[in-house]
Amino acid sequence: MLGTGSAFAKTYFNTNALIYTDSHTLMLDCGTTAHQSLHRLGKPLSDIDAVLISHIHADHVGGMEELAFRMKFAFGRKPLLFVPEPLAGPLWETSLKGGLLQDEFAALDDYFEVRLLQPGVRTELIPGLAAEPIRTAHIPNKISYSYVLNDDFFYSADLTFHPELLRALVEERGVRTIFHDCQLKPPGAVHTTLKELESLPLHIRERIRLMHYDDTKPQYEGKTGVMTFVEQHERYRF
Ligand SMILES: O=c1ccn([C@@H]2O[C@@H]3COP(=O)(O)O[C@H]3[C@H]2O)c(=O)[nH]1
Ligand SMILES: [Zn+2]
Ligand SMILES: [Zn+2]
Repeated sequence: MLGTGSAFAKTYFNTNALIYTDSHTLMLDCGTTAHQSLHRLGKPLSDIDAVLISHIHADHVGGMEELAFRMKFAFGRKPLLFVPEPLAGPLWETSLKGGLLQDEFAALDDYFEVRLLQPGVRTELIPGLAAEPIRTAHIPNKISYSYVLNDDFFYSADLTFHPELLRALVEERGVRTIFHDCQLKPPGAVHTTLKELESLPLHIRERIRLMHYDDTKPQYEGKTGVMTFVEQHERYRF
């Protein structure tokens, strides 16, 4: 995990991840703190082959401009950009264009090898990594996706509580691990609260790990039962 913090956490980097396969490294969300976190890890940006985006908030896409510029001008290449099709236009028009538009560089594919994903469709992104975007509720009328990775790992990104989805993932689809955003103190508003997650049955809770938490997280350590915290700069196998 490049980070496990909420958007405004100061002691944790943004909830972004690096996913390693045998041959590639993919960044899952590239927020404002992503490059600082990579630097702290001693991980060169040139090691990143691909990026996958969940939604347009700075803690998830705020590092995309730096990614695009450094890849283009320092390394002379275009990383793969996997983005659900409905998000591609808004990603350029409402987020990246302001910084990246210049003369002949006028679209996402001037900076990235763009690969459009279809919501609800499982696609192999790189050898050994398949992703299915699931459109999920975060902010009313905001396009936002969670991901099922390799059929048995669910990454919520930012998600309001959706117990039926979690139940279906576990009971019908055999998802074994859920990395879920967790607002420690209510109200959740645009995220899922710890209290809401605690209301789930044990067979679901025991698959959940908590991420996207605020700076008060140390006060909750050891008090979240079977749902333990995901830690930044730790590696997890799935
Ligand atoms: O209607 C809104 C919109 C936003 N926000 C805050 O801004 C943050 C943006 O990143 P995030 O999605 O990780 O978390 C969001 C919240 O902390 C909010 O509380 N209510
Ligand atoms: Zn967020
Ligand atoms: Zn968000």
